[in-house]
Amino acid sequence: MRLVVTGREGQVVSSLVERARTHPDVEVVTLGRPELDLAKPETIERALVATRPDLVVSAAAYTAVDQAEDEPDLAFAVNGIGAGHVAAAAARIGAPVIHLSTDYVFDGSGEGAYVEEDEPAPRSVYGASKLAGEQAVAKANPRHLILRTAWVYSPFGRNFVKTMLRLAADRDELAVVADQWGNPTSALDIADAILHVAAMLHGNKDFASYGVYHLAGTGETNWSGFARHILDTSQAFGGPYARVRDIATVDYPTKAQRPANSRLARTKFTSEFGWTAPEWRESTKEVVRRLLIGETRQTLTA
Ligand SMILES: NC(=O)C1=CN([C@@H]2O[C@H](COP(=O)(O)OP(=O)(O)OC[C@H]3O[C@@H](n4cnc5c(N)ncnc54)[C@H](O)[C@@H]3O)[C@@H](O)[C@H]2O)C=CC1
Repeated sequence: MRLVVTGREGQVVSSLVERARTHPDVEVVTLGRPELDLAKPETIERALVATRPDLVVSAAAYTAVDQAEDEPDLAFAVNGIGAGHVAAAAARIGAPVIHLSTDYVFDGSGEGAYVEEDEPAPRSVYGASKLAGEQAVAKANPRHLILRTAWVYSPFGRNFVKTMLRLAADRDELAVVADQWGNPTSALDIADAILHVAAMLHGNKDFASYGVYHLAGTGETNWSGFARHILDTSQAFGGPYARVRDIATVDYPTKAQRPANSRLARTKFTSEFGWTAPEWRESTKEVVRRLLIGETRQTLTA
């Protein structure tokens, strides 16, 4: 099965490339700029047709949440219109599309974990642009799986785990917000889930489970709890450590508003596909270990 992924060096893209190495029947082709530029619709179909995918994974996105407040046109062009063109091109080729979306489509005012049927109400340009993408994908290709994920980290790219380890190398104490709740999710687990579903989808004309799903790490925490676990784990491995001081969102102003509660209920994905992500602490431990043993050490200082 040839799986074509949009993006070249993102967290999910890199994780898919790595995890697919243990699936001899899967070939992953990455497709990014300049051949495929989501901000340039004319590049999208041509690039996708040339790679002849069995399945398209739409993982590339404009992910700079705060910067998006200053660049709404670009964020919507990439995450909304661009994502729609990817799904449309897949439809023309006859391929299903697995599209990544975000917990930030919700406003965070809910009490429990969000289910797929809950009404989205994004509070940021990034969240709104990703919601536009979900709508465009669903309209362009009936054979779509929209996977909303959250709080993504990995040994690759930029993410919270790397930031905490980098800051802890220079400081004794880090102030981290304790009133935003969610599900830390390893991109390596996202890759495993995608490969699991891809195997169910491939060549199965009777596949009837298209739609929107929440896919996130098992368990929940807030950013400060996440930071503590990262740094305790790092200390146990002999890596950098800092104390974590709880602060409130109001004490850490950012351009984009973030949902206070963006916990995602994962039961639909589990019951439909028989796959559950590992507990977030376990997956975090593995990523911290990998970052500390140095295989990607140079990126910690980047
Ligand atoms: N990082 C996170 O915490 C979360 C991410 N997501 C979603 O998951 C997906 C994957 O996220 P990550 O791997 O963390 O993102 P990332 O920021 O690590 O990688 C994004 C990729 O998109 C590519 N890209 C950006 N603009 C492009 C353009 N105009 N044309 C072609 N490629 C372009 C980048 O080069 C990069 O390869 C995205 O759809 C994101 O919105 C959802 C929830 C949380």
